[in-house]
Amino acid sequence: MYSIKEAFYSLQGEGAHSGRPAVFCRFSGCNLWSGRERDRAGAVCDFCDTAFVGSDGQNGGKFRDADQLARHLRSLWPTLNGPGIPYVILTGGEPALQLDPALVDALHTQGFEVAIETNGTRPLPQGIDWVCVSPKGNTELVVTEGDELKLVYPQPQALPGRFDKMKFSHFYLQPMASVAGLAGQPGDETALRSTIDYCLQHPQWRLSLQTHKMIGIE
Ligand SMILES: C[S@@+](CC[C@H](N)C(=O)[O-])C[C@H]1O[C@@H](n2cnc3c(N)ncnc32)[C@H](O)[C@@H]1O
Ligand SMILES: Nc1nc2[nH]cc(C(=O)O)c2c(=O)[nH]1
Ligand code: SF4
Ligand SMILES: [Mg+2]
Repeated sequence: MYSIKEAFYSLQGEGAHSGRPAVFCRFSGCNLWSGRERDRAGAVCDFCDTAFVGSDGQNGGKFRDADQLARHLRSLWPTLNGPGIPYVILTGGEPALQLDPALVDALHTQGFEVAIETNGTRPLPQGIDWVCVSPKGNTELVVTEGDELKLVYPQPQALPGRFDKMKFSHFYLQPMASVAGLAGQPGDETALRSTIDYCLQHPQWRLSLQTHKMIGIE
């Protein structure tokens, strides 16, 4: 059984594939925050910009097996037989808590290229086509290689220098967007400025902007 908060068709807003049409599958639950505002201040990951509790969002629900979920996600892609390869982004919450080999297989059977957005603290099944790891605070990464490392910046407990020798093809810093209800975060303008400065001084890193928020799409 898979518990899905919501699923929707949009453009990847972040990182190396930004601008690419994709079906988003947002898994319920995370190992670094309960998702309840009253727990935010004490959470390992306290700056999350996403609602992931329950399965009540658009196209969300509980799916009894991999085939049922994969068909559901495929139905959100706009064309039946191309052109263009269907692209699905598994996110959450933390997708690695529920993702298993059967779901990767079922998504491939539906013709999807499969991407994941993960905090990197849980092992991943084989065969995912695009792995984006976004490290959090003082957590220990178990996923130390992949396609894209996308670090939210600044995080005093997760400085870029801890990750810049790892085996990723792309290194991005994404300015921390402020969320309501937490003191001590940089404002949006401050985070953006310091991210720009870090990239300019350490050109291995590129700037990732959350473009979906700028253009008002999901
Ligand atoms: C909501 S997370 C879900 C996937 C996974 N749990 C993770 O953290 O990578 C999706 C992406 O949003 C980023 N993100 C979350 N909160 C953010 C914020 N306040 N500002 C900028 N990026 C944020 C995460 O770092 C991650 O790259
Ligand atoms: N458009 C859009 N792009 C995204 N890239 C990563 C997202 C996420 O929440 O994981 C996200 C999202 O929520 N929306
Ligand atoms: S690890 Fe990801 S889903 Fe979990 S609280 Fe942090 S940003 Fe949100
Ligand atoms: Mg998001």
